Amino acid sequence: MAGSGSGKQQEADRDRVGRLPGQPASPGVSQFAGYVAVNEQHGRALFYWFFEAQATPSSKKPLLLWLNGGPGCSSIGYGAASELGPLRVVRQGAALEFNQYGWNKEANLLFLESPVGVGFSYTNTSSDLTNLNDDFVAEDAYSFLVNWFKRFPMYKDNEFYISGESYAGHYVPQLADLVYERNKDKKASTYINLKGFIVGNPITNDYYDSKGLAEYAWSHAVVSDQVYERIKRVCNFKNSNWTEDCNSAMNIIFSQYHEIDIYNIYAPKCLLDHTSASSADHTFFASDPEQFRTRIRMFSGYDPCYSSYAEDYFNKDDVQEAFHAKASGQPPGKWQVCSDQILNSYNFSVLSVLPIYSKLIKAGLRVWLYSGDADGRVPVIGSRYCVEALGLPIKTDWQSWYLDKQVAGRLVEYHGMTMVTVRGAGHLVPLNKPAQGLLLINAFLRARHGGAFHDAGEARRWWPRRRPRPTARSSSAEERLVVEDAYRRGHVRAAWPGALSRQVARACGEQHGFFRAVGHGVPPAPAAMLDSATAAFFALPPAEKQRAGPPSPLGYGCRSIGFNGDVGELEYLLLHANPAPSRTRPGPSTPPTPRASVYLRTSYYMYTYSINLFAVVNEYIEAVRQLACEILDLLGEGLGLKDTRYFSKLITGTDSDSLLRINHYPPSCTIHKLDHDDQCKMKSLVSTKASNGGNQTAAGRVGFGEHSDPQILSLLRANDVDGLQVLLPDRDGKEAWLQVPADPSAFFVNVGDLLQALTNGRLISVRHRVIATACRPRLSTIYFAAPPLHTRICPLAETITTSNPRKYRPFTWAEYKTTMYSLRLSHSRLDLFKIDEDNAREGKA
Ligand SMILES: C=C1C[C@]23C[C@@]1(O)CC[C@H]2[C@@]12CC[C@H](O)[C@@](C)(C(=O)O1)[C@H]2[C@@H]3C(=O)O
Ligand SMILES: O=C(O)CCC(=O)C(=O)O
Ligand SMILES: [Fe+2]
Repeated sequence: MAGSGSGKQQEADRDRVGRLPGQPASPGVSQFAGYVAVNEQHGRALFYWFFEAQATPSSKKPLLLWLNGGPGCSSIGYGAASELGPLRVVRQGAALEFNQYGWNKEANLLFLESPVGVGFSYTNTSSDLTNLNDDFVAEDAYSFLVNWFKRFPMYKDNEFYISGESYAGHYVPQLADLVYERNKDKKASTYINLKGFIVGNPITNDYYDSKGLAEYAWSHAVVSDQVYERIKRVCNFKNSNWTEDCNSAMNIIFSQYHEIDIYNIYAPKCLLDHTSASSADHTFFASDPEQFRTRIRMFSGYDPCYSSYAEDYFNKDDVQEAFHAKASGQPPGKWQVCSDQILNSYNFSVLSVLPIYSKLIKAGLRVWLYSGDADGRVPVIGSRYCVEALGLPIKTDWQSWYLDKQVAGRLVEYHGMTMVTVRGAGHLVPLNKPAQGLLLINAFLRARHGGAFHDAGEARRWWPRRRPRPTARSSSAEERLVVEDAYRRGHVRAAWPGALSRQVARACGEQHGFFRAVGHGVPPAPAAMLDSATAAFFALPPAEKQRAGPPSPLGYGCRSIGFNGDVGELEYLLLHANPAPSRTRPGPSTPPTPRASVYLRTSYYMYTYSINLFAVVNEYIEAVRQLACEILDLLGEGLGLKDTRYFSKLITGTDSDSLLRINHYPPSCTIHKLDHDDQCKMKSLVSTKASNGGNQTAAGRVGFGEHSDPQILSLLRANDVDGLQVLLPDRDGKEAWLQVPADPSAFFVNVGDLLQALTNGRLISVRHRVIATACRPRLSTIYFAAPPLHTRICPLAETITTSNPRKYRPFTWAEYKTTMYSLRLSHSRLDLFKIDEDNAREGKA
């Protein structure tokens, strides 16, 4: 694309690189290389190597900048020629080979040798080399980008991402921040279309990274318990200057890494003669403690073994010629893959880039961190501490991702960023696990499409396809809600006004009282915060949880639900969910007592364990209640009620009897079963065989026995662990249990007994159950929307017709509740309120 002819492109064309010495004749690679001035006065210029995306049209693909760390290491020597570029140096530097996992498959790929003094990048002002620090690097990289886009204006509108590894864990967010700040000055000429950044095994925060390094060495059997104990005793990593005691204790770790490759602890140690490599001897035993300290802190990442071929290759005359590396007019010195001079003179002044993460996450940039889990230098443990320190609510729990049906690593999605591990990869993920690396970068780049979490066409699985994020609450329910009729399991989007209400009514009626709502508009943060708090609650020691029980019926419950004969084992919290009394309403506002009583019984130890459950419950309840009201109004409309808000008004009073239930189903596979038995002192009948999903009873199983919900409407949200089943007629009209696939981003909405009665059976209170057979816990939160206790429940006139005569006698919710508590969970209790057909006809008359 860059060579397609317009006048503007001539400049770019001057940088076009034909076939490099030793490059295979095919496949063709569209590449450019050259210098971009960053400071005319000082004579500073940075060198780049650019590959157009292989996929056509490249113009549509994002532009990805890659930076290596060190400081002092070359993105051309490492990133391009050893890791993720399409051409890698092989055969002692004699040739290039095509890398089928090159990241330019999906992105236009820009490698930058930064800062000056690295690789071919140079300065004519020698003092620059001693003034290098993170700010300097970011400023020069920014100037580079502005000028590079002038040379390649055809990429200005492409989505732009910044990536890198190791010490680039500092460079990448800092450059992103600078771009973000400079973009505020909306000058079209310098605006950079930055969308996000991704970093691999990144140096992020000195404290967490050092703590992680020590813990990793101990937990991976690199050092003894005694050494680790000593490190814990003498090292305070919060202090950026390590004491001599700490230095010598840490020294023991580093000395072990003379034998074990710190960058990939399970890989064979590289035995190549390092003499040709500049940073060959990263000895940790320097006599000057300050220098020693500097070395350890700064030596951030590269073993010359990986890249000595690159030194052989890029020092060849014909290569430098073809590469436009001689264009500066001055003969470049020896090209080094890493410059010790830069490493030693670099001014390390920033201890943590986490504040930049917080800022840019808030600004809406896409932020990902990945980590090869076999790296001992910037280990996954430290990165986990860093990410946790950001305090972001979890969106999707720790789970596996896959390549060719094998676990390729783990991932956890937070609201604001994603962390991915790469199983068995070391510090240089794209080198160690090329296929996984490519899949990972594709997932990152495609995350914008919502359906990003699947592989790009190569029939490999990334992770479960997810639904688009809920859109803002301000849009109408018609636009937001997608109602899925569980029976057909197809998506139906409401296409015209009124369609949604009909659809909701159909789903709750003919299609059996149940649907899945996506794009529901409940903001993710309160839900995520509630989930974290409840997970923390269930993780408390049993005795502590018991203090909120036994359930009466509110509070904490553990072991079998219901009476003998009812089935299902779980632990749960049942809380009142009255709408908060309006602050503006005159008169005294009495706090809802049932909720307060649970609060009093739980507050002390929740406080002790810093579990602020009740602070997050209210916000969540408000949001779900609003959704419940919207759905009830749609139902009112769909059923053609005169007062379309009749149902929602029943649940909005401060005396509404609504509940919030949080169920925790322990893992039910053998390995975890005993824990749970112990926790609840259950006389367990748990079978460890998987459910056949058929008509078997769930007796003694971890789960929740068959029942219908007694209230008006239930809104259920659960984690990604399956288990919920609904009883629906199959194609032959026989009833069968249908497994409802887990979807943490959706609400499962079902009609309760009261709504069935109010609509004279037009809407159906679906029978459902949970059979949990997974090795991971299922966590579900259900909002049961109910009216005040005294509410009279009577089929509404609009729902009674000659063909559907009155079916239920009037009753109050209090009356219904009393009956229900005297009955088993599985009882079809609404039948007790049925009237016989003769009376029904009279009732209609
Ligand atoms: C065995 C019982 C538990 C239950 C009250 C009941 O007597 C029968 C209905 C059960 C149920 C099912 C849906 C909700 O989870 C619940 C809170 C409700 O309103 O009815 C529970 C009741 C409970 O756990 O208290
Ligand atoms: O926990 C679940 O997924 C469903 C539980 C349920 O049906 C209930 O609590 O009423
Ligand atoms: Fe239920």
